[in-house]
Amino acid sequence: MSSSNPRKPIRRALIGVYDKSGLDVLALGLHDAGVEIVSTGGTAATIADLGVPVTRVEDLTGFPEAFEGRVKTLHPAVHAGLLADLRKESHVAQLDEFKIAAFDLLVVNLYPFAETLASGAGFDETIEQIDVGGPSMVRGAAKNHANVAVVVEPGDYGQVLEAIDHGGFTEPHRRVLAAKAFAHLATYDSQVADWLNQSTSDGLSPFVATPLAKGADLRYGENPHQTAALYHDRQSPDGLAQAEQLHGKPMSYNNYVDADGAWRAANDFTHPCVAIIKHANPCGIATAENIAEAYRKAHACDPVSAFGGVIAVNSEVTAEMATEVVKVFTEVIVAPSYEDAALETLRSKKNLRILLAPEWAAQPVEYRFISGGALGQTPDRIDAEGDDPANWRLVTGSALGSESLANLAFAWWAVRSVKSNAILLAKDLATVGIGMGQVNRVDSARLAVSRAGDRAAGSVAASDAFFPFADGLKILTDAGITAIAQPGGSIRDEEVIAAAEAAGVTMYFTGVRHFSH
Ligand SMILES: NC(=O)c1ncn([C@@H]2O[C@H](COP(=O)(O)O)[C@@H](O)[C@H]2O)c1NC=O
Repeated sequence: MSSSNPRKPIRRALIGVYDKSGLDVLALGLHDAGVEIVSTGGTAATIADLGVPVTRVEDLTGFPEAFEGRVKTLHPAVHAGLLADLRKESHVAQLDEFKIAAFDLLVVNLYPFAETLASGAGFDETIEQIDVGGPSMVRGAAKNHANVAVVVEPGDYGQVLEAIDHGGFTEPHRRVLAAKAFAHLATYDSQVADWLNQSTSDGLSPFVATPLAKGADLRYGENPHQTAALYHDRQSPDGLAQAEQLHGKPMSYNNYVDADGAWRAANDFTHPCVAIIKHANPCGIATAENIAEAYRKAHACDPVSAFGGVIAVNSEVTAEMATEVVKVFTEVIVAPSYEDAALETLRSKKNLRILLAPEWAAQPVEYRFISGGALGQTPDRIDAEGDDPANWRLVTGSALGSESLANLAFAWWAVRSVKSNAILLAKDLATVGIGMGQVNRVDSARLAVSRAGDRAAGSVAASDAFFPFADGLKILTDAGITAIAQPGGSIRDEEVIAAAEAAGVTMYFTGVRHFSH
């Protein structure tokens, strides 16, 4: 480190930690380095048990821990020692006047509020886990990082001992620790605020403080000239951002976007399902009792587009499926588990990224940033009344038998994952033609039919939203679909129903729409 960044020796430390892991190594290291230690009740007891001399905070403040621990360190003898700016003569003089010694290091970790909440604890117990004294000290030390180094995680104790070996922390290093400390407090406070909000709102909070922590730098963004990073939602341990990569090249920005869409699409189904995604749209979705068969069917939907695709599987990847997967160039595969033999086979592909995703969990609220703000909405799940074929309204044609109805239901559930305007053709619980992302429904219908080719005849269809005119439907009936599910609700529904009737096609209204933009 250059001499422009002098190190400030650590002579006096204040430690108050709920999580005592690593405390022994830290305390012994500090003691060996001749650092004087002051500590709160439980922490002081742990340190004393190590045979390390420690001053109790009560001895410093002359005030006992009170109100069941609500007041321990909230005292000028503590906070003046953390906040005095030793670069100012007046502060040094005041410390002298009040007979208070300054701290060079603060080590604090907070009461486990989030863990207590996750454990299902009641309101009163959870309230008690809102740390007050700890954050106050962290805030003070972080503000005063010109003089004090602050550490908020046991994972950073190594940095402390290393810094001591080198004569203390530099100012830039203390600044980094201070920034981390403030981010830590922001996360903690947002968890508390979100919890209190939940009891007063419908999930759409009056404010959002989702704490994002950088998980990884990505090679680049959507394009090579864009910089990018992956951020973890510190409040949500689930989801694709937290998936463990078992093999392959580092994930790219586009890989994450596609893998997230694929993972969500596959998890819309309870039966074994495979979804193959390219550029955020499915090019094949299929279900089957055997996951290898589901993969074969999903891939057969559009083999041209599936080249270089992202595969998501909602159940264990078997060796049989892996043997099929490695025949095709695939960017990413994501699944909740893999047979050992499947992993071995998949690993034979040097570049294939293999992700082990935590159990699927929809976010309670989805946010999308727009310029100047963000949009929040509850997620579009397949759980509305209108997603159950038992609640569909038959508007023309004969009611379908159970097998055909199951196919139509599959088409309806699968179309949710397709960007609007979405038209999806299915056969045998697999997509055979998908038209997506067009600015009118007619073009989406044309695309679905042309991708299905001969398979359009005898297939069933789903449309994510109503047909505003009969023209889009006519393209499907001309291609030979036998049944269609669509929300209904257009002012020209009668024309659309008449077109289906004239073509002898069964049409159900679901009463629910699944736009995806
Ligand atoms: N009330 C206070 O003044 C106070 N001061 C520090 N704490 C917390 O008490 C814990 C350490 O307590 P102990 O050393 O007794 O295990 C730390 O998590 C620290 O953040 C406090 N607890 C809650 O606010």
